[in-house]
Amino acid sequence: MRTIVRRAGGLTTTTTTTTRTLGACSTRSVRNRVGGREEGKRPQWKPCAVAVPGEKEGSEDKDDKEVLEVSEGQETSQAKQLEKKPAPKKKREKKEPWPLSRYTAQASTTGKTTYNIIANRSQWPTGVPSVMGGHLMPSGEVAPTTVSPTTIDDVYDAAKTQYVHPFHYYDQPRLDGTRERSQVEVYNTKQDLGAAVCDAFVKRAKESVEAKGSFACALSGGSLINMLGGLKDRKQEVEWSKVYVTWVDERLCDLGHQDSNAGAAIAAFIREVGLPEGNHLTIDGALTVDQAARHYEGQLLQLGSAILPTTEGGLPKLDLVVLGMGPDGHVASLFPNRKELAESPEQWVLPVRDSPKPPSQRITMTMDVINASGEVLLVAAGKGKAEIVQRVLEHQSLPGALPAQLVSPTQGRLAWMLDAESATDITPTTWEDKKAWPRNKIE
Ligand SMILES: O=C1O[C@H](COP(=O)(O)O)[C@@H](O)[C@H](O)[C@H]1O
Repeated sequence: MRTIVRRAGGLTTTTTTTTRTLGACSTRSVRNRVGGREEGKRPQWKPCAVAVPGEKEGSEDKDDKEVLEVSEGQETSQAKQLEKKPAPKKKREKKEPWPLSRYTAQASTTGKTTYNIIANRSQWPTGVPSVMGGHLMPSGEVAPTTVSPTTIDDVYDAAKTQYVHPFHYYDQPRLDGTRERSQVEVYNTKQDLGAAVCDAFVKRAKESVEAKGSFACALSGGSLINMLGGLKDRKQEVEWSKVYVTWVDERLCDLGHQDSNAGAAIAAFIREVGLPEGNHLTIDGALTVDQAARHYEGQLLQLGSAILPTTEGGLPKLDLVVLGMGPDGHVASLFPNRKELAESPEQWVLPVRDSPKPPSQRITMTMDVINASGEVLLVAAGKGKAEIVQRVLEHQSLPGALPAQLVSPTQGRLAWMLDAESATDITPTTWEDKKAWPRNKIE
């Protein structure tokens, strides 16, 4: 901070120049004190400043403070220079392609690189910034943010230190420890990623069988099923008779239909590993979508508390949930800005009647069920996912706009598992930097 005090006649001018970098832009605060020497007049501050949100007056480091006192007629050229000199433009850090050269050692020894996600990634101290623009409503209308309530008092925390939004502004108890439990893992190739996903499945299955005598997991469909195909080579490592496979989401169709997630998984690995038929919970494609959702939930309940215990809040506690992510940021069949996301229903499984992605009729576990599980893997591979991976990991969206941002297991671990292609656009080196909100720490 630099302060120049000028005294000329009855006029005192104080110029304070503070340059702070906030995100990609610099903010300069300049104040002129007018009429400070005139008798009987109180000095007035005439602000011509850009406010720095959250900055306290005088909070700058004292060592950084430089005061030049300049009397009438003694203005130094240095003072002039200091006043006029524009703040030096900070060079923007150039994005490096993945994998970052500085991490080659880590990547070459283990084939993976691990970054932590910071815990409180989803909070703004003063609510959703107005610069975020419009909000796409479930109706398809775009509502300007100004019509959204700015303060969300019913969920504003007791200490009044942060906003807690129903979508992704979590309160502190919920965030405690998530940093340690939440990581991004990047694998060099899609094959490496697939192998790592299978490893994680096998590891978790063994642990659960040992701890509770069974392993209950929920899988996603789409491109993930091919990656899970590697499980057919892990037949001997898992007691498959103690494994229960359920679906995070499923399309309303018969098992033989090309859209069926369960059907694709049977062909990819379930038949081969010898999973007992009764241990695989499939949708009844002959029912209406509402009936199918209720029927599927009934099947989950029938597993009983030994296999599928429930939380205090009555949610099922799956041992593992493996999620894919669509290019729009959807997970399971929870699509952006849809009412299924907004609800926090008692039901574990919801019908989806008009999915934006075909087929239109589906069932899906709720976000609450996903977040009640013991561990969540969020898997994305390929160039086609690079943009959404970057948006979800490095940009805060409006509530509900990117469902993947809502994945935050209450107790369990969250691992983002990416291949180099899907991680192309992320810049973990900047996560250390507070300016690159919402990430601020790499370990
Ligand atoms: O429709 C669905 O899409 C997502 C993502 O699929 P992907 O093919 O883009 O990986 C999937 O996770 C979900 O289970 C599925 O029903």
